[in-house]
Amino acid sequence: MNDNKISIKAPAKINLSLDVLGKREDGYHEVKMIMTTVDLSDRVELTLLEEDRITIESTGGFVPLDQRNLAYQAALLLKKTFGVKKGVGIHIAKNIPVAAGLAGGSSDAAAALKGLNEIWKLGLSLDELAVLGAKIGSDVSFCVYGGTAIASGRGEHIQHIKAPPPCWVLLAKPPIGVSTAEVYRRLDTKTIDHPDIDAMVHAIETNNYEGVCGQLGNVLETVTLPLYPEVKQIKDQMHRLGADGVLMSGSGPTVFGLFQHESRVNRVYNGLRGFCHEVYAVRLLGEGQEDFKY
Ligand SMILES: C[C@@](CO)(OP(=O)(O)O)[C@H](O)COP(=O)(O)OP(=O)(O)OC[C@H]1O[C@@H](n2ccc(N)nc2=O)[C@H](O)[C@@H]1O
Ligand SMILES: Nc1ncnc2c1ncn2[C@@H]1O[C@H](COP(=O)(O)OP(=O)(O)O)[C@@H](O)[C@H]1O
Repeated sequence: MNDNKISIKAPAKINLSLDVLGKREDGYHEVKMIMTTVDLSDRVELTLLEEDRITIESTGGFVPLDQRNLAYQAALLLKKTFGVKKGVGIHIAKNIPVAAGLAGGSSDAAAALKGLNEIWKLGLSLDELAVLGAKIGSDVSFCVYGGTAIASGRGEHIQHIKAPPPCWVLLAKPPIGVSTAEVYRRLDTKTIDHPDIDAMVHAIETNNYEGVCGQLGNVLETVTLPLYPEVKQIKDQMHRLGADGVLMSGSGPTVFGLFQHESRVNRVYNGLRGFCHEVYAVRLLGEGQEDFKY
């Protein structure tokens, strides 16, 4: 590695279980979720600049290239908090669909925190970076660690758990972007059926793949599915084609299916391609990234 340049892997997440316990005084919602990383990643390249400025560029469309970019915000936060006078050039090779419920922006921010910690020689621990990450967005703390975890609070309290049984994940994203804020705003917390998070944790801890598939649940589906019927159609189609378990990730609109057998994931991938333009067949990453550099 060149000391002036670093390349960090920024993987997407899915929510195997997502429950909302109520609305908080600060406007956020109290959540309990099981999150895990999948092998669909952006690559965040950081180049040390001697002058005091932040530049940002990205290969993907739909990504803001200014202060609204979450990786830019990560750099600004570290600069302000630690009085850093050097700068950085941020380049994001974008592979994760944007506004998809896969935390692409949060993962880019987490990658920027980890990479800048190195090139600006800040000496911060992952725990310290995760606390800083929560100031950028609720999902950033989880993304700092990756792996598999129970996230609570507004998403920033992270309890690591074992990786789920290894499997294939088929991600299908219809051509719509969903606003996370709007989905939370429309959620009726009084009438939802809560998923059994403890049962999901037990299934994961006991390596029970059928149990994991049987316990998938996401209360935000009660908002996004009626708003966007195409999401429900993709869910139904994945079930019909033979996924072992199917759920919407986060606030959507991406739907994921779980598969144990490669032959079946390939068949369903081909079946969905005619129906949905953006489909990805990936593996669960499961474990945290000890080595997150590219
Ligand atoms: C739904 C989830 C599930 O993992 O993911 P995505 O669908 O965004 O990937 C997260 O809770 C999203 O986290 P993130 O996208 O970081 O949200 P933030 O930027 O912090 O917040 C965006 C907006 O969502 C609402 N919000 C977010 C988190 C939370 N616990 N309660 C909320 O009410 C707030 O209105 C907030 O202004
Ligand atoms: N680096 C980034 N990559 C993607 N989106 C970003 C980024 N920085 C800011 N955003 C903004 O964050 C919002 C949410 O994007 P994203 O993190 O991809 O989705 P989600 O919150 O659904 O998981 C989008 O509206 C996008 O404009």
